[in-house]
Amino acid sequence: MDTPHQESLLIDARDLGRRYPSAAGDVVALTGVSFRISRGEFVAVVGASGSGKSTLLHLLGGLDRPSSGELWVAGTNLAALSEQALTQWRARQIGFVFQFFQLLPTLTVLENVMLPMALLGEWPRSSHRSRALALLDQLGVSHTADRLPGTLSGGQQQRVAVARALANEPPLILADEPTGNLDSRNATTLLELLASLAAAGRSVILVTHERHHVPGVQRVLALSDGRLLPSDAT
Ligand SMILES: Nc1ncnc2c1ncn2[C@@H]1O[C@H](COP(=O)(O)OP(=O)(O)OP(=O)(O)O)[C@@H](O)[C@H]1O
Repeated sequence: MDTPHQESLLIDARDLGRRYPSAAGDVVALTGVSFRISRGEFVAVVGASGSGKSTLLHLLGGLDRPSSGELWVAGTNLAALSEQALTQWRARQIGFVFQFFQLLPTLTVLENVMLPMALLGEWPRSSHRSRALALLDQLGVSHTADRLPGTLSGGQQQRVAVARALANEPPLILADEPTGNLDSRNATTLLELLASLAAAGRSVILVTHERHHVPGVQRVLALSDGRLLPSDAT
């Protein structure tokens, strides 16, 4: 099988399937899902509850493995990686943003943003602090650097979470309902921020329940019962 090699191609998903075995029979969370995503695209994944959105995001981020099909991300066939190699790959290639922020509550904001750099171990240690501060500054929350996440507003915590997602300059940002805990003003600001990351060349994949158009989103992948709907049906 040919290896995807185009410069601009970031994700090549071929006939992906994910089944969860159960005593009552397998749950088919995804089946026959194929698509490609280029660098710099802002893509929304939509669908009803249980349609497979989170399952797909977990596969793309190397948090889970497909039961069938083939998945290439950033030139790597994820099936070829051991668990240990996958962890290192994830730290380098993926930035996650979650609905509930998932900042570590006992670390300061600055320490939360530095943590992925320490886990990856590829940036000079002496640069971690200044790199993290620069990211917090870009996101308008550098004044919170020495505080604990629990003392910040939801909007501030999500900005810190985005700074953390960007810590290792990954080409792919995966955001799972990132506006779910934000008021509409903070939600709009966050979506604009994600769109600007895509405009700057990262690929951003946003799982959302929003049925109406999300500003900045260039393409919609619509799931229904684990299948991708044809794009003209979205
Ligand atoms: N670990 C698991 N074990 C068994 N079944 C699972 C597991 N995770 C997900 N499923 C099932 O797979 C299907 C897809 O779930 P998934 O969480 O991907 O949907 P979703 O579209 O993200 O839903 P929601 O919008 O409610 O978060 C569902 O039927 C779900 O019950």
